[in-house]
Amino acid sequence: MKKIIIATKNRGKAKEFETMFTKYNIQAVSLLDLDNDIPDVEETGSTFKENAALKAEEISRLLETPVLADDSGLVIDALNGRPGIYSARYAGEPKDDKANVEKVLAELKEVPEENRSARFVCVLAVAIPGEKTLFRTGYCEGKIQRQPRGENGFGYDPIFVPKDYDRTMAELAPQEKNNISHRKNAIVQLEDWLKSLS
Ligand SMILES: O=c1[nH]c(=O)c2ncn([C@@H]3O[C@H](COP(=O)(O)OP(=O)(O)OP(=O)(O)O)[C@@H](O)[C@H]3O)c2[nH]1
Ligand SMILES: [Mg+2]
Repeated sequence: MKKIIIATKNRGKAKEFETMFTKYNIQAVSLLDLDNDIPDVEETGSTFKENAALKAEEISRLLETPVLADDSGLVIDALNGRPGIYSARYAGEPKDDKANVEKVLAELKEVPEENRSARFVCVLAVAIPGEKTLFRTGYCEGKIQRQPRGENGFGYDPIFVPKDYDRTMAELAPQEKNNISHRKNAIVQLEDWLKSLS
């Protein structure tokens, strides 16, 4: 089975890549799976694309092998696009999913049903030594719920209800999320490259 390094230290993301890549006969290996202490890449970019490039290119340079990175987040219209690229640490350091959810719910307290639209965005960057970095973007449209519900997934999943669903992303089974997610919608656009590996 071919392996591909995913430049992430996020357990939730790593699991989703692992599951979704088995279909292509590819083993997704995250930075959490590697023994060596790989430093955190500073996400100093001002877009998902810039941050995805930073993560993929830095780790690819370090390991001298092709690397895929995912920079993703939740874009809420009523908050002018926040938390956006700051989704992971919206409520501050250290990263805390529960505190992030609470902060978003507090900010949306006065916002009525019809103005709670949002989308998850995922930008994938593939860095290959000596080649130009490749980018793909996936979206998942939905709206923000008033109360967290569900135990699956990670991040903002308990308050995000995907379009045409009445359950939150955290109430969907993992395979249901993996059918409609922003990550899935970005991965399918890499299909040709993934198939060329396996
Ligand atoms: O409910 C969610 N379901 C998802 O499917 C999802 N995908 C992204 N996010 C949020 O956006 C941040 C990414 O930030 P991010 O791309 O910098 O990743 P990260 O810092 O968590 O790990 P790394 O990959 O950088 O190591 C995450 O932490 C989450 O808060 C999600 N929330
Ligand atoms: Mg990050």
